[in-house]
Amino acid sequence: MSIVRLEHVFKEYTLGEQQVCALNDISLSIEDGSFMAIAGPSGSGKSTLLNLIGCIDTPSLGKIFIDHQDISGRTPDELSDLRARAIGFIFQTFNLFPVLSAAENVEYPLLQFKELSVTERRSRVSKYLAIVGLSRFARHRPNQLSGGQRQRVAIARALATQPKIVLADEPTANLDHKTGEGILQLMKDINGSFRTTFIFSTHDRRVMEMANRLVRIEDGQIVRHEAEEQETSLSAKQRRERDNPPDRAAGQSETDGTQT
Ligand SMILES: Nc1ncnc2c1ncn2[C@@H]1O[C@H](COP(=O)(O)OP(=O)(O)OP(=O)(O)O)[C@@H](O)[C@H]1O
Repeated sequence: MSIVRLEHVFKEYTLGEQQVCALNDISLSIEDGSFMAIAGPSGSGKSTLLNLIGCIDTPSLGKIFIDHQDISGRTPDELSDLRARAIGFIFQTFNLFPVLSAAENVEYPLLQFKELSVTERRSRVSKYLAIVGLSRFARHRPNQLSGGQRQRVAIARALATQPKIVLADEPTANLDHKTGEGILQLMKDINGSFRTTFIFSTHDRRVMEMANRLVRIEDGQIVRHEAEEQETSLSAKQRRERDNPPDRAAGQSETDGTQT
């Protein structure tokens, strides 16, 4: 069942006298529980697409359904409420409050949920800090944590509201190779355990290879979809071998079977 659906979505920005077409007729269905990567060159429209799915911005034309709700015509307050309850965000620069501890950062988005008691809030914070392996660091401020630990706090914060969808804009871009891999594996494990849908924008080949679906955009248009649900059981290497059997692959570069 699709958790996100876009129908003929266009997004234009006005820049002085100029109109910039950032998304040009995007139609896309994202299944519940996906671990999906959006790839494409700089300026292709990845962030714009994430912003529309995240209800941070609205399309110039077309329809967007989030968790089966048509979001066109919603007021900014209604969009903000939907965003707070259905969607978690992870950013490449972590975006933590520097003056708050790890626990307070995770608790922050829960403050707007008036139905949660203080005890419930605190227990959620402990639960998600434990899931990301940071219980011992609850009182640390971001500047007392490594980059990978900061991103773990950001993941706990994104999950604390128990959203159906987590949007991650280049989540490994500011992390070294090994730390980035740990963060990816953590998100993949959470995706497997809780069936939270993850949607990434990325330039990182490892993110693309770990995804069970890859959508590539160029100049605001989808140029290639790769991997549907039946592909999830295949590793990237198996997919490459299947798509490039030894005799056909001979003489091709190692990257030919994948997309960047
Ligand atoms: N607020 C804005 N006003 C005007 N033009 C914009 C605005 N935001 C984005 N654009 C333009 O829309 C297009 C798509 O931008 P977007 O940020 O979505 O690309 P991207 O694929 O995320 O790029 P990157 O990988 O560099 O982050 C670009 O041509 C960009 O210049």
